Parts: sequence; structure tokens; C-alpha cells
Amino acid sequence: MSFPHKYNRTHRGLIAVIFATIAITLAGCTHQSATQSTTLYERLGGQGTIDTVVENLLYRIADDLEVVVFFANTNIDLFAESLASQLCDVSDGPCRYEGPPMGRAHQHMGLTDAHFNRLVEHLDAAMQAQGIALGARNELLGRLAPMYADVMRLQ
Ligand code: HEM
Repeated sequence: MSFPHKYNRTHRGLIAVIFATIAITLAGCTHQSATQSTTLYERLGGQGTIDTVVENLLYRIADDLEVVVFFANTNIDLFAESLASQLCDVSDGPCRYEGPPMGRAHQHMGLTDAHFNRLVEHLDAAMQAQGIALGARNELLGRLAPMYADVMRLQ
């Protein structure tokens, strides 16, 4: 039994539309699940990019007279390593931060809100310099923001 010519054409058109819809839906799902399963650490660019961000941050600190004074007696290599592991940890990367709690690490430095904001600005600028997207930058800063209370606790 054969279908009339007109029906065949309509039928084929309909099948094409259904296939296109399924393909678009599947592509959407794949895209969505890829976004959901990607950690912030990966979106930041992994350890290589985090290490470069920290290095870039060090240059910005060195150029900022208001901030650099706090680092006069700091072992910069250890600080860089410790901060990089903290950023990796906080962004769900494979590291565990094993340094001192934020309160103790910053105790009696005389830090003010202005210093805190300045450091956050430098970190954001360092991330921008590495081409990290706005969403990932904001998410990392959002995860660091709750540390404010601890950093300031023993000033
Ligand atoms: C959310 C904000 C901050 C975070 C996440 C952070 C993170 C860290 C980390 C991970 C360390 C290394 C601790 C260690 O291993 O001994 C550290 C140390 C240090 N931080 Fe921060 N910090 C923040 C705010 C600030 C601010 C605002 C300043 C000053 C402007 C500052 C100045 C220092 C200095 C000078 C050290 C080294 C202390 C030492 O020599 O032992 N930090 N910070």
C-alpha cells in the first residue's frame, strides 16, 4: 500500500522537524550537564591558571604601598604556595588548604575594611588579567567573602 504523494512529503517534513527538535533538546541537555558537572576550579582554568593569578597578585601587592607594608616580614614563596592551595581548595579543586586559620594568619596586623577591599580588587584584577570569565571570578570572590569575619577577628 502506498501513501498519496502529498502525504509522503508532509510526513517526511514532520519527521525532519521531530529529529531536529530531539537533536536540539539533546544538545541542550549535554550543554547543561557539562556546565553543572564543571567545578569552579576547572572554570578558573585549573592549577596552572591559579598559580599565575597568585603570581600576578604578588606584583600588584608589590606595587601598592598601602598593602605591601604588611608583607615586609613575609616569606613570599610560602605565602604564594599557601594562597594557591587555599584558592584550589575553596574552588573544589584537588588540594587541601593546610595553613593556619584566617584569624590566626592575619592577627594583629591592623587591617581595615579598606585593606580588605583593596586586596579583593587586586585579586579580581589578577584574575581578569588571566582572562577568567566574570561568572567564575564572582563565584570565587563570593566564596572568599565569608572569610572576612575571620580575617578581621583579631585585628
Ligand atoms: C579573603 C581575604 C584573604 C584571604 C583569603 C587571605 C589568605 C591568606 C593566606 C592563605 C595566607 C597564608 C597563611 C599561611 O600559610 O601562613 C595569608 C597570609 C597573609 N595575608 Fe592574607 N588573606 C586575605 C586578606 C588579607 C588582607 C586584606 C591582607 C592585607 C592587606 C592580607 C595580608 C596577608 C599577609 C601579610 C600574610 C602573611 C602573614 C605572614 O607573614 O605570616 N591578607 N593570607
